[in-house]
Amino acid sequence: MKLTEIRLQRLKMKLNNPFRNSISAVNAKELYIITAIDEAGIEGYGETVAFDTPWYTEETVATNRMAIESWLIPLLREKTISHPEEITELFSVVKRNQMAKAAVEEAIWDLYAKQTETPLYQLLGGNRTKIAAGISLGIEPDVKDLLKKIEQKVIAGCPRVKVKIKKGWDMDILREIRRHFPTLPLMADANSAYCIRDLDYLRQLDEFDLMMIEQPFEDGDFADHAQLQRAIKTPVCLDESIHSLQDVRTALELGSCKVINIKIGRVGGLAEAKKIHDYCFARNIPVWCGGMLEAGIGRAHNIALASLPGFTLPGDIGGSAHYWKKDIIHPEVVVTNGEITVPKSPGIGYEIDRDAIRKYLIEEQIFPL
Ligand SMILES: O=C(O)CCC(=O)C1=CC=C[C@@H](O)[C@@H]1C(=O)O
Ligand SMILES: [Mg+2]
Repeated sequence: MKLTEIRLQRLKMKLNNPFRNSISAVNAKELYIITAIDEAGIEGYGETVAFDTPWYTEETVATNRMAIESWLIPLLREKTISHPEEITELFSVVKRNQMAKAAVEEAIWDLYAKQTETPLYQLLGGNRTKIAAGISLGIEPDVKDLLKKIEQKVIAGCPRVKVKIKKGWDMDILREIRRHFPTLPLMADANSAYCIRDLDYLRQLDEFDLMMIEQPFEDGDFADHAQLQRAIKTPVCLDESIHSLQDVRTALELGSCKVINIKIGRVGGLAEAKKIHDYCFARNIPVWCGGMLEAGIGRAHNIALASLPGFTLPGDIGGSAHYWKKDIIHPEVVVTNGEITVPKSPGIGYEIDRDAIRKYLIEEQIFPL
C-alpha cells in the first residue's frame, strides 16, 4: 500500500449533552485523529475512542498515544502491507491496546478503500443502504428530564432507546418509563453496576419487556453472566466483556449472553469486528454497533460496519448534532426518521472539515514511515 506518513492530531471537543453512566460523567471528549497518507497523497482517517481515564476499559487517550507512537508506527515501518486485513497479524506482537490498534487500522482501511475507489461499507461486505439509529441516554438529575429526552427522541422517529441504570436509578426509573412509553423498544445498560449477589434483585428486569440488559456485571464475569442469563428471560448483551472473537466464543459457549454489542475500538479494529459479525451471523446471534461518543470519523466507520447484514438491531449511532455543535466531517451525519443513509462515495464516504479540526486542535505530529 506504500504508506509514507502517519499524522496524529489531538482534538478536544465539548459534548452538547454531557453523558453520565453508572461510573463516570463525560462532558468533553479528547481524541486522536489518525491520518494514513500514501505516496500519491491520498489520506485515510481513523479515530481513537478511549476516554481520559480507564473507567470503561484499561485504555485512555494517553495510552492510545503512547501505543501508537512507541509500538504501532514502528511496526508499520517494518513491513509493507498490501491489504488492511494484514494489520491484525502485524500488530499482534503488541498485547491488547485494542483502541490504539483500531484507530490506526481504521485509517488504513479508509486509505485502501479510497485507493481502490470503493466505499468502505462495500469493502467490508455491507449491503444496507440505511441503518437504524438508536439513541443512548445518560443518567439525568431527575426522571422527568429523562422522560422529556425520551419523548423528543420518540417524536423524531428513533427506533429504540437505551437508558443507563445503576443501583438507585434502575427498577423505579424503568417502571416510570414504561408507564409513559408502554411499547417503546427499550433497553438498559448497567456498565457493570451489579454483581452476582444481585441476581434475585435483577429478576425484576423481566417486568419491563426490555430488548436486553447490557453488561450487568464486570468485564471478566462470563460464568456469572451465564448464571444470570439462565435466571432471567430478558436477553443479556455483553459490551465491556468482548475484546475479541475469542471472548464472543467463550460467552456464547457458556451461555453468558444472547446478544453482542460490537465496538470497533474495543475489539481492536474493523477486521476483528467483521470476524465477530460473521461468527454471530452464522449462528443467528443478533449484533448491534455500540458507540463511544465518537466524532465524525469514528461515527463514519461505525456506519460502514453497521451496514453488514447481521446488524439486525439498531446501534448507538446518533446524528452529529446530538453530540457536537460542529462535527469534524461534512456533510454531518443526519438521522431522518430514525435512519442514517450509508454514504456511497469511496472510503468512509464523508469529507474532513479542516476548519472544524483546526478549531478543536490541541496538538499535531507527523511521523514519516
Ligand atoms: O452514543 C454513543 O456513542 C453511545 C454512548 C454509550 O452508551 C456509551 C459510550 C461509552 C461508554 C458507555 O458509557 C456507553 C456504553 O457502555 O455503551
Ligand atoms: Mg455499554
